Amino acid sequence: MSAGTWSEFELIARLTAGLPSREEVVVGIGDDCAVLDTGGPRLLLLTCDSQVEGVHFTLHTSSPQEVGRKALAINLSDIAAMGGEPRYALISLHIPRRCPLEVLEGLYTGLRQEAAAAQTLIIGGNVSGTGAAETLAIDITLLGESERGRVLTRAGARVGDTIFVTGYPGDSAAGLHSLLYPDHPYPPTACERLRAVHRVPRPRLAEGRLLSQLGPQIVTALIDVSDGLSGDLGHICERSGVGASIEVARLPLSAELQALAATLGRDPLAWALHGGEDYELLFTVAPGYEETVQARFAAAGAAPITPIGQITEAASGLRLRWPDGREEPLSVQSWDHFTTPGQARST
Ligand SMILES: Nc1ncnc2c1ncn2[C@@H]1O[C@H](COP(=O)(O)OP(=O)(O)OP(=O)(O)O)[C@@H](O)[C@H]1O
Ligand SMILES: Cc1ncc(C[n+]2csc(CCOP(=O)(O)O)c2C)c(N)n1
Ligand SMILES: [Mg+2]
Repeated sequence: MSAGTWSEFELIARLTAGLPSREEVVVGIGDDCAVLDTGGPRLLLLTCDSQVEGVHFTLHTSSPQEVGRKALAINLSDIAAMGGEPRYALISLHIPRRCPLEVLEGLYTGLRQEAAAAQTLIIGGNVSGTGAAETLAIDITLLGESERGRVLTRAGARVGDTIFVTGYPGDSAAGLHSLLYPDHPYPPTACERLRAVHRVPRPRLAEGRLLSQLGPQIVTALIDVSDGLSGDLGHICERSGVGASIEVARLPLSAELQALAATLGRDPLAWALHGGEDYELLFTVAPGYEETVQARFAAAGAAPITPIGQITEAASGLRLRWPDGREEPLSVQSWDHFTTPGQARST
């Protein structure tokens, strides 16, 4: 049997079953960051995530600088998804022998820009060759911190909470589609913005901090949308022991996403629900606090947020609610490194 026999999450569960822990590990495997209480005034947040050529990017569709920025941005997003502040990064590069120096310099220009914007210091890393493989990979470990009692996890959603999302899910996946299939006559300005969102996502750090300041009594669960809204909502439900119902009519679809979908005769909903790489924040708010949260975001000039559904009993699972009141199960079709079509899967 090989790795692709299982889904990504089955594989992680299998590999990590029964690993020991200790009392200083406040949150271990299963959230966007691990959380450590080392006795200092603040809690430590730790995460790592990679970008692999041919899997996450190609050098035909992104510049090296954009790849560098995205590699750090997606890690910053995991710190945002706990409500934390990023501090220090380690950069591990896997470099094919024939990789031009300009590519690596461009990569580091992007990393420097993104680190400066997030007041994060690059304090180390690693370099390795790739043997016979010709694919460039960047793996980043990021350390952040947060106040005690202010860390937001995936695990606190309760029945009756309202589900919110920042920004416009689906934009990145639509941008990627236009990059991978460039020959279609796309609407140029729409296409340009969607591609930019895909190439360099903006981590929602300020929004994560706002949610953390509101606290876990009000913001009961938080995750960033990396694999796709359906799958990442599924992670909140699994960790919180609840179900969820999404109202189709409330999903915020950007004008650009709708324009691009229209030219292709495709359903923009599929991108918004399953597309992935949005790096938007998906969070749940305790009943009665919806307006408080919306007012705080508006006052801070933060990203737009939209209520898109409700947390329900676990037995209901994930559901979609249509404008005519009809409900149907929401199937998770998010990205999986082994089961998504085009990715290696052995039988
Ligand atoms: N090889 C591994 N060994 C131990 N734990 C792992 C391993 N791979 C992933 N995990 C843990 O499993 C959980 C899910 O990992 P995953 O990479 O899907 O994180 P995510 O935040 O959901 O997605 P993304 O990486 O796209 O942000 C995380 O808590 C992560 O630390
Ligand atoms: C060339 C190319 N093909 C496909 C995709 C789409 N894609 C790759 S990884 C991922 C989920 C997040 O990754 P992870 O779970 O590793 O954080 C998605 C949606 C892409 N970006 N580039
Ligand atoms: Mg994440």
